Amino acid sequence: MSIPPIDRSSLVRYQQILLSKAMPPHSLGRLSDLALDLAMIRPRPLKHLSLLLFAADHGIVEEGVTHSPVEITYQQCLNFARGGGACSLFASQVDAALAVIDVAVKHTFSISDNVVDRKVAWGSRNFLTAPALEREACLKAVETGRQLVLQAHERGCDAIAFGEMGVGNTTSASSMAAALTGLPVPSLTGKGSGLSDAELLHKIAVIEQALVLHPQRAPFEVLCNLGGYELAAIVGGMWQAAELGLPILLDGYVVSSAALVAVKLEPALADYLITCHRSAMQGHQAILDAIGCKPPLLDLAMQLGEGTGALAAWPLVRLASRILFEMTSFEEGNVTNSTALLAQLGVV
Ligand SMILES: O=C(O)c1ccc[n+]([C@@H]2O[C@H](COP(=O)([O-])O)[C@@H](O)[C@H]2O)c1
Ligand SMILES: Cc1cc2nc[nH]c2cc1C
Repeated sequence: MSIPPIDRSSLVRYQQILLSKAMPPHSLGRLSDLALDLAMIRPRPLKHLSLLLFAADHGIVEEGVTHSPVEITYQQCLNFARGGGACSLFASQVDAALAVIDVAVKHTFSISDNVVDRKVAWGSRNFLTAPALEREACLKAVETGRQLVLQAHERGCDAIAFGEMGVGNTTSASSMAAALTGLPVPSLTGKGSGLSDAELLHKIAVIEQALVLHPQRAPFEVLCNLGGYELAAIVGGMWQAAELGLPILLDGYVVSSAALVAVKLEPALADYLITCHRSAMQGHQAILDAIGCKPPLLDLAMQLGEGTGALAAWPLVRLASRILFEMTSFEEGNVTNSTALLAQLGVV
C-alpha cells in the first residue's frame, strides 16, 4: 500500500491564485479553505461523485442493542437499489452514481435486484461470544472495497463517498471508536436508529463488556473483533481512493468509525478526507477530532447514515473545487484590484 502525500508544496501558489481572483481577500471564507484543501489533493474541478454503499448484518443485535428488526438491512438494500430511500433521492438530486453492495447481508438477492453481490459472510458474529469478523472474510471485504473503488475510478469518478446500511452497526462503530480512542463509552454512544434512555444504558453496558472481552487495541484487531464487514469494505475502499489521489467525502458517525480505523492503519489517508457533515449521533465530533478532521461543512442534525451527509455536501465540494480553476482574476475580468493598489501604497 502506498498513499502519496498530498501536494503541500503548492499551497502558497494556490493561495496567491486565490488572492488574484476578482473579490476582496478571504471573502469566500471556508469555501476557499476547502478549495485549497481540494487542490492539494486533486488540482482540477471535480465532476463525478461515486457513492459506494456497503451493507452487512451484525450478530451483536442478539444482545438487544437496536430496535430495528434485522430484515430492515436487506429491505433497505432493495429499496435503495430500486431508487427509493434517502440515499437514492439525494444521489439523484446531486447527480452522484450510487451502487449498493452486499458484503454480508443475511439475505439472498437475485440478479434483478440490482444489488452488487460481493458477499463474504452471512452477517458478523455476536462479539460478546466471539470475534465479530472471521479474519479471512474481513480481508476479503477490505479487498472488495478496494476493487469497487478501482472500478468506480475506471468508470470516471473523480471523487468518492462511502455509505452503509446495517442494522446494529452503530454498536460496532461505537465499540471500535472507544477501543481506538480510549474515550469513555458513554461519550461515544448514541441511540442509533432509536432507543429509549434505559436501552441506551444497556447498549453502553454491552459495549463496555465487549471492550473487556476484546482487550486488543491494534486497529486491524479492533476491526476484526468489534467491527462489521461493511466497515471493513469501507476501510479498504478509503485506502484505494487515497492511493488513487481521490478526495473522500466523509459521511456520518458509522463511516467515520471506519475512517478512524483506516487512518490509524495509514495516517497519510487523513489528508484525503473532506469532512462533510456532523451527525447528530453522540460521539461523532469526538471521532472527527481523533481523526484530525477539519470542522464539518454541514451541521444539519442529520443522523441517517447511507452516505446522505456526504451527498448533501457534494454540491458545495464541487463548487469549491472550481474556484481556483474557473473563476476570473482581477486582470481577466478587467476589475481594479483595490487591495493590490493599497498594498503598493503601503496601506495594507
Ligand atoms: O452514520 C450515522 O451518522 C448514523 C447514525 C445513526 C444511525 N445510522 C444508521 O442506523 C443503522 C444502525 O442503527 P442501529 O441502531 O441498528 O445500530 C445503520 O444502517 C446506519 O446507517 C447511521
Ligand atoms: C428504516 C431505517 C433506515 C435506515 N437507513 C440507514 N439506517 C437505517 C435504519 C433504519 C431502521
